Amino acid sequence: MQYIAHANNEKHIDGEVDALLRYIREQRGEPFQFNFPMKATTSNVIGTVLFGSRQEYDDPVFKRLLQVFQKAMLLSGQLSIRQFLPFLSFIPSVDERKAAWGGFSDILNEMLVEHRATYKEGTTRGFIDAFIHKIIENENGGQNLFTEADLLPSLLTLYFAGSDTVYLTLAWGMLFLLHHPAVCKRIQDELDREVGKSRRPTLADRQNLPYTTAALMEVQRLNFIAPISGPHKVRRTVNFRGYTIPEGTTVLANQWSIMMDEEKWPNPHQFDPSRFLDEFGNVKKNVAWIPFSVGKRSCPGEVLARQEIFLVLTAMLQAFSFRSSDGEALPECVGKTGSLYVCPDFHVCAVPRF
Ligand code: HEM
Repeated sequence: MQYIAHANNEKHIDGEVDALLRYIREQRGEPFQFNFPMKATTSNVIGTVLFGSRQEYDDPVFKRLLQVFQKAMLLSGQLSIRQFLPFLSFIPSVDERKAAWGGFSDILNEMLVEHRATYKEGTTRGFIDAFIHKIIENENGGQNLFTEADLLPSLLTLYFAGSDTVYLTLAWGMLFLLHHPAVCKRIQDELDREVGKSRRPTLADRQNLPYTTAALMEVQRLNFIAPISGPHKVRRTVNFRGYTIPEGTTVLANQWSIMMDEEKWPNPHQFDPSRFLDEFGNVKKNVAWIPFSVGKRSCPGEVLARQEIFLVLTAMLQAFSFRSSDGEALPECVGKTGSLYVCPDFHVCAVPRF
C-alpha cells in the first residue's frame, strides 16, 4: 500500500487531466454527460497506478471494462439488502450480479496476463510490477507473504475501491457547485488570484487555496459516498453503550451519522464550505470529518484520492465555466444508496474561461 501513497501520483494524474481537458474542450460548449469523463478519468488514474499506463477513452477494452464495472456496481447497490437478509441470495438477480463481477474480473485478468507478458525484472511500471518483484523476492527468500494467488484479487480490490469512489466524489462536487454558483465563483477567484491562468494548479498550491480545500472537504462531508462501512468482524466480545457484542459478530458502522452529527456540524444538511475555515480564513480541522474512516482498516488510498479530487476539480474550474444544460432540469443533490451513495447522471455545458 506504500506504493499507492508514494508513487508519482501527481505526474499520473496530470497526464490524465490533459486528456480530460481536451475531451471537455472538444465538446465546444455543447451539453455533454458529465459522469462519463469522470468515470474514464478516475479509472485511468487508478489504472495507471496499477499498470503504469492509461487507456484511450475510445479503446474497446477500456469501454467494455467501464460498462461491465458500472453494471456490477449498479447490481451490487440494488442488492445491498442481502447484507441484512442473506436468505434473499436465491433470487435470480444474484446470478446476474455474480456474472457482472465475473465479467469485470475476466477483463482485468486479460489485462494482467498481457501486462505480465512484458514484465522485466528491475523495471517498475506500476503496482503490479512492484507486487511481482515481491513475489519473486519472497520465493527466493522462502517466504510467501506475496503470492500469485493474491495478485488478481489485490488488483480487483484496488481498481474497484480506487475508481468509483473518486468518480462519485467528483460528480457530487460538480453537482453541488452547479447548485451553488457563488461557491464556484469564490473557488475560481481564489484560483485566479493564487495560481493565475498561465499554468495549471499543482499540489504545492493547496496550501494557498484554503477556500477551495474547504469546499472539497464539505463535498466529502455532505454527500459522503461511503455512508455505511464494509462489514467487519468483532475480534473479541465487547460492551458498547450497554450492548454486548459477541466475538465474531459482523458489524457495519454508520459513518454517515458522524458526518451529520448536529453537535459537530451546525445545520449539517446545509452545503457550507466556511464551516472548515477559521476566523483568519485558514483551513480548520474537525475530528468528526472521517470520509476515509479511521483506525487500522481506514482507507489506504486517502492520499491518492485527495490529490486526485483536488487536481481534477481545480483544473476543470480554472479552465472552464460550467453551467447546467439548457432544457434539462439539474437533478437535486439526492443520490441512491447502494454499496456507495450514487450521484445521478447529469449534463453540463463548459465554456473556456480564457
Ligand atoms: C474519495 C475517495 C475515497 C473514499 C471516500 C474512500 C473511503 C474509504 C472508506 C470509508 C474505507 C473503509 C471502509 C470500511 O470501513 O469498511 C475505505 C477502504 C479502502 N479503500 Fe478507500 N476511499 C476512497 C478512495 C480510495 C482509493 C483511490 C483507493 C485505492 C487506491 C482506495 C482503496 C481502499 C481499500 C483497498 C480499502 C480497504 C482497506 C481495508 O479493508 O483494510 N480507496 N475507503
